[in-house]
Amino acid sequence: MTPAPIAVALDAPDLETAAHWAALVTPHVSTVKVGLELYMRYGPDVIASVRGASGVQVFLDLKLHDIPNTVAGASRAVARLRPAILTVHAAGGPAMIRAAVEAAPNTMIAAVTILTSLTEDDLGRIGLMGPADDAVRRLAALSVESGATALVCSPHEVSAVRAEVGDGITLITPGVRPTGAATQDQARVATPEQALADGADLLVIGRPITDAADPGAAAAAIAASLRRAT
Ligand SMILES: O=C(O)c1cc(=O)[nH]c(=O)n1[C@@H]1O[C@H](COP(=O)(O)O)[C@@H](O)[C@H]1O
Repeated sequence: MTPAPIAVALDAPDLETAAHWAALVTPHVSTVKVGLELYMRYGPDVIASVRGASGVQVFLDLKLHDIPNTVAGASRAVARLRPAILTVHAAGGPAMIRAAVEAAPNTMIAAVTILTSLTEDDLGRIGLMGPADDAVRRLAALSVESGATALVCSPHEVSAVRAEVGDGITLITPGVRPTGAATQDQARVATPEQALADGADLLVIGRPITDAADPGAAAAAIAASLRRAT
């Protein structure tokens, strides 16, 4: 069976747990995601540990945000780990996004538009012109013009972003919760089925899978529900 278009966020406190989760979910999902928690603790070694024998696609979510020269250097440094996807913040601006794209030509650079944990009220407080839908579309267009081939947005904006950037761009949506699951610190959420129906290519799902008693079974259940829905 083809693995589901899900990136499981391996936000674990230690490498053993992350590698164990990765081994449990990789038969069911296309991708595993290494984020700041693991990378800050273990650095580059973490990639080989979670990739394991399966060779699953690794999404390195470092959300780089700095001046272009620094982001180019950081992107070049991690490109040798061969992540399939690397995140940068779209708010870093066109030159910064372009610098990441040029420094890591074999990695898909995904620009994070507006974090899924932010509410409309938060946008006003940080000085970002909303509503979220408009801000996300603005940042999406800017990112694609700057060479990004993937975008991260919430499921709420994914259909508007698809209309803005067309079919050639990979749309990645965190903020995904199966019906009835706790929202936790996410603000702009939808179910996996809805996010996919609205045009997402890859769903980022963490705690609904990794907090389950059996993460492998939880991943398999979401993958099966996506297959039924499509
Ligand atoms: O870039 C991301 O992956 C990301 C962007 C965003 O706007 N919101 C967001 O939640 N994420 C990541 O997606 C994952 C979501 O995890 P859960 O909330 O546990 O499903 C976390 O690893 C976040 O770092």
